[in-house]
This record gives sequence, C-alpha cells and structure tokens, in this order.
Amino acid sequence: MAPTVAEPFSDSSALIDFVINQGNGVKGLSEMGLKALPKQYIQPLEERMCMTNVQTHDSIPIIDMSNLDNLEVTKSICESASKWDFFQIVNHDVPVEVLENVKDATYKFFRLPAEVKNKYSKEHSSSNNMRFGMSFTPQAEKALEWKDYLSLFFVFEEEAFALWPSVCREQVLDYMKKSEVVIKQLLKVLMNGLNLHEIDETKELLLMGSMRTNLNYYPKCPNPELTVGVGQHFDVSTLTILLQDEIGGLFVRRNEGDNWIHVPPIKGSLVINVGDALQIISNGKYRSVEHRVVANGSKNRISVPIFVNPRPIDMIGSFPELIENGEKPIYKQVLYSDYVKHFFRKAHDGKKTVAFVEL
Ligand SMILES: O=C(O)CCC(=O)C(=O)O
Ligand SMILES: [Fe+2]
Repeated sequence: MAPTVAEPFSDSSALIDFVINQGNGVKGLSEMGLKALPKQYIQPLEERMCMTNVQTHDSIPIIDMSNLDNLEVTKSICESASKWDFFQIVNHDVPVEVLENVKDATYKFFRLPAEVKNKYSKEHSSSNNMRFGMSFTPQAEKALEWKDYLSLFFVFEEEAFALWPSVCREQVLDYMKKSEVVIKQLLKVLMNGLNLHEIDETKELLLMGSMRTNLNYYPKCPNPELTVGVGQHFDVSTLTILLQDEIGGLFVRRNEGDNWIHVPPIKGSLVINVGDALQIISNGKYRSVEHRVVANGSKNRISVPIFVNPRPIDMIGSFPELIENGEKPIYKQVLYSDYVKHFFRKAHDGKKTVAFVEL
C-alpha cells in the first residue's frame, strides 16, 4: 500500500527521481496521499491564481457550427476570434463518441504502470515526436507545474501506428482526423473574414501543415491554491482545439491587467483559441490569448488539446494579401521551429513569445 506521509522525500533529487526519472509523475505523487504540497511545486505569488481576479459576469462565446452557410454564424466566428480570441463550438462535425473515446484513452494511458509510461520519456522515447513528461520546461521553471502529459507530434500514420502507445493511438488518430474537418472549416471562415477567399496548398501548409496532440493529466492536488496546473501562457499554434472534461479550471484573459474568465465545460463542445502563428500570419488581426489552468483539490482533470501549426521547416510571416493598402508588417519572418524553440526555452510566466518577432 502507498505510504501516507507529509514529506516523504528527503531532498529535491529524491523527489525528481521519483516523479521524473522513474516516471511516476505528479499522478504518482498525488496517489501517495500527500498531506502537503512538496515545496518544488509552490509557485511564487505572482504566478498563483487569485480568485478575486476572476470575472464572473462575462463569458466567452459559444458558437453553433451546424449552420455554417449562415452569414451570421461565420460573422460570429470572426468576431469571436478577433474580439475574444477564445470561443467554444457546439454541434460541430466531431462525433461525441470520438471525444468520449479519446478521453477514455487518456485515462487508460495515465493508468499504465510508471515503467511503461516511462518508455515514452525524453530519455527513453524511440522518437522525438513522442514525449511523456511532467510540468512544462522543468529546467527553466522557478517552480514546477502540477501536470503530467503525453505529447504526440503527428508525422505520418505508419509512424503513429508503429510507435504511439497502443492504448491510445487509434483514439487520438481518430480525434485528429475528425477534427481536421472542423479545423479546415474554421480557418476558411477566418481567412474569408479577412477577405482572403482562396487558401492554396502553400497557405494551407502554413496554416495547418503539422499537428500535435497532447494528453494532459492534472491529478488531485494538496494545497491547489499554492500551485498551478499550467501557468499563464500563449499557445504557439495557429489554432488550438481543446477537449476538456467536466471538471473545469481553464481560465483566459484578453489583456494584461484584465480579470480572468472561466471556460466552463460544456458536454460535446470544443474550445478554440487563436495562437501566436495565426497572430503573425494575420498581422495582428486575430490575436493569441493568454490562458492558464488551476490545480484542483478534490478531483483529477484531463484535457486533450490539438495544436494546429505550420510545419517546423516553414518560414512564417504575415500573408502578403492580408497587409495590402500600405499596412506595415508588425512581425519579422521567422522559421517556425526557431519560434517554437524560443517558446520552450523559457518557463510559462505569461511573457509573450511573440515579442521575439516584433518589428
Ligand atoms: O488543460 C487545459 O485546459 C489547457 C491546456 C493548455 O493550455 C495547453 O496545453 O497549452
Ligand atoms: Fe495552452
């Protein structure tokens, strides 16, 4: 039986060994029945979520995708992406059972023994495209985040079938494939909204040439108010499609200094947010938005984001068609893999990665 103790680790290296090297993750810590949060996870005050900074009288838009031919619907998608940068979609084309299956598969993966999950860790994974990990960038963080994840970068189906964990590969592939239809619809509407009516093959690759799916697991946490699930950050994607379970805990804010708004779980919905790559491509017309996840003191939570990205080898910059009429580009061209490397070099601390390419 797992021991029930307050400080079971003599020092930091014993904790890191248990969580990271042995692959037990924060899930393993949580299941020990800790009475207090280990100090490595105690976030500085400015990184913690203060519930007095939460706005309750506002909510992010919910868009019904069942009638995409209706001008009002497409208008509300563009307005939501430029005004709110975050919205939820319902009645989309991803079947509910596909969403349920990928949630079940997420639980199945995290329930695997530590030594099996650890085969996918940075040290042991047979491919860079597959990574089981904890926190975000542990070596760059002042304090660790209360989260485990499996990150699956899709290159081609044969690789996924050969290498991805068998408990989740089919469900993740199905979720990605079915979501692709919705992603194309959304990007088409968003580009139309900027008077770009034709997305040729080159543009399609820049908008959605690669995809990464993460399975996130946020275990129940002692002293959730002292730590974070995911710290404040902006995604580096063009769009992120996120499936969350019924627990809640994702918060977003439009501008620095604003209060945070909760993104309530809605059964069958997908949460959509604009990321930095679309902000760059649209020359700031659509904006990536800051968000964070709080830790939960009584329940485990899962989420499954798909990050829709340019390919790592792509140079990205504002589409020339979107900066006609003498408008100046706000961002310099950047190799997408360099942009992503820059993002992962620093901790989740709310600093905008996009500042890296501002002109
Ligand atoms: O778990 C969530 O709701 C959000 C996760 C997230 O923001 C991320 O993985 O980038
Ligand atoms: Fe995110």
